[in-house]
Amino acid sequence: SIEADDVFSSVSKMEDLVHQEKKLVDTVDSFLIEAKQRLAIVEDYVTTYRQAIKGELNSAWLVANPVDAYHLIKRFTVDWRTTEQILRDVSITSNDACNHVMMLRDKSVFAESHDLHGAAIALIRLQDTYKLNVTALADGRYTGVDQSKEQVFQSLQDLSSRDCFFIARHAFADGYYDTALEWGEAALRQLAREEDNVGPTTEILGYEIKHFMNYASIVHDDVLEKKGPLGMHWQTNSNPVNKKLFRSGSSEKYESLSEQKFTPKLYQQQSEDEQNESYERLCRGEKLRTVKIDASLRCHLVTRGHPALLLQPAKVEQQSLDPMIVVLHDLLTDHQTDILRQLAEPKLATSSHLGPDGTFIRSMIRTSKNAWLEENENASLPAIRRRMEIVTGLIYTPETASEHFQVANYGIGGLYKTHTDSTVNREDTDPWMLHIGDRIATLMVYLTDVEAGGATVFPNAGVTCWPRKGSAAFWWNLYKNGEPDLTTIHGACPVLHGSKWVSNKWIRQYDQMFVAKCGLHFLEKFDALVPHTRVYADMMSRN
Ligand SMILES: O=C(O)CCC(=O)C(=O)O
Ligand SMILES: [Fe+2]
Repeated sequence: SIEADDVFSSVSKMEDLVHQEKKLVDTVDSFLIEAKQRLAIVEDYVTTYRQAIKGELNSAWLVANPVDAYHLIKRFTVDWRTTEQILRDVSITSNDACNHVMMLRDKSVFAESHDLHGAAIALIRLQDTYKLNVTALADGRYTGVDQSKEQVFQSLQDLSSRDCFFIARHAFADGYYDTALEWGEAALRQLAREEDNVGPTTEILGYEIKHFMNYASIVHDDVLEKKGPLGMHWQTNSNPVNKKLFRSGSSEKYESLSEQKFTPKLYQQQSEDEQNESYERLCRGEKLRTVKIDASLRCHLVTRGHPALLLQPAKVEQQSLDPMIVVLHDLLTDHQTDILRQLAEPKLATSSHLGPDGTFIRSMIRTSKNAWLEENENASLPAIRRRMEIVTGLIYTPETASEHFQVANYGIGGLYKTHTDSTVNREDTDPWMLHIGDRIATLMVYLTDVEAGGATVFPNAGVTCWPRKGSAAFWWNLYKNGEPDLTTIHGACPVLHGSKWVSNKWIRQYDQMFVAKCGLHFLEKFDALVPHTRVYADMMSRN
């Protein structure tokens, strides 16, 4: 679980950390400059003393000579006094530095050990989801998701053998037995390369890693043998580490496992495993749909007779016809997306999601921070809402017809595992929910470009939407009869490089009754942006 004030679940908060570290180093640095000047005087005192007595400590002899006796007294009365003063000053300066650091800690959030764990898990997930090369990643190098772009990213610092070993143990504890072994090997490789790392501690680290590798291999093979290569909470290679296991009669089993081909199950009930596999593949940009489906998709300009759209038509790109998912290009201007981000920034708090027992929890299923913005907070917000109304044709009256703007920022490897946006439980008796209805549709605007990763994917519809600043994804969460449409399950892929910001606008069901009408027969779906609603939409939004 994640603590209230964690840092790793939002890149925006991580940026604060960069500034905090600069302040810390500046504080320590000015302490060092001052301390060094004074310590030079203390050093002088020590040197003078040592030279004066030349290593002899014969007290009778020292006081017998009046000149030596004079120096002794002078050292006590003058030299020692300054030295003593300086010792006091240095500790005051160091206290000042300490106090300053404490004040910084009180005023802001420092990274804590749970952040380090979160960051390690993020690296493991990124490596796993995007099939990154561990050897390269240990050197701080990784490639982007879009192979056509040939992006290569390089970190300023690589990972040491200790870092790799730390990650390996985390991977193991999290059930990533295959990657745990890879990180262990990377740790040994880095250790061999770290030249200044000789001596007993290095030797001990080497033993520890090897011991870990032996143990992890045994567990890896055991899990593979007893449970198979993939489950909800574990994964192994399709072959055992210990090749002797092949001879014990299970070789056919392992081979058939490694040959298993993935066939996407679109538009049908998927197991959690299958859903996750599709999610990851879509995140990597793999195509799960037939060419025929792709060929049926169109882009078009929408004006629907609205004066504002006649001047600047909505640019609609179909992503899927059933369920209907579209991308609305350039929905908001750069200025509008920046406003949403700036307003949300100071209010970000760790995101929660609906847990199995129906309460909201924080977990590694959703690693982001978010904030809610009410329309009256800023004069630009009603204009943003109007633009959304005009383009989608739905009603967005604050509170009843649409929720406040929810702005989210993802952290390192930040993601949101597959979920549905509809929240109303059929047995729900909450009067407000019964009054406004479920989330009939979602309009989600991307507030930033993301250099790599961070797509929104729909494992059941085989859709991947790539973030583009100002563009939005729109889809219907419900059938016309109000039942949740489970083919709209979707998730946010881990952010590989960059900072991803989105803004959700959830549209509620009952206020749409005249613009998104219910169907004539069971399980009819909405299949387009709602047509010809201008008069009614305008009338409603004037309230
Ligand atoms: O960030 C994304 O791409 C998806 C976010 C999402 O699905 C949600 O916030 O409900
Ligand atoms: Fe969602």
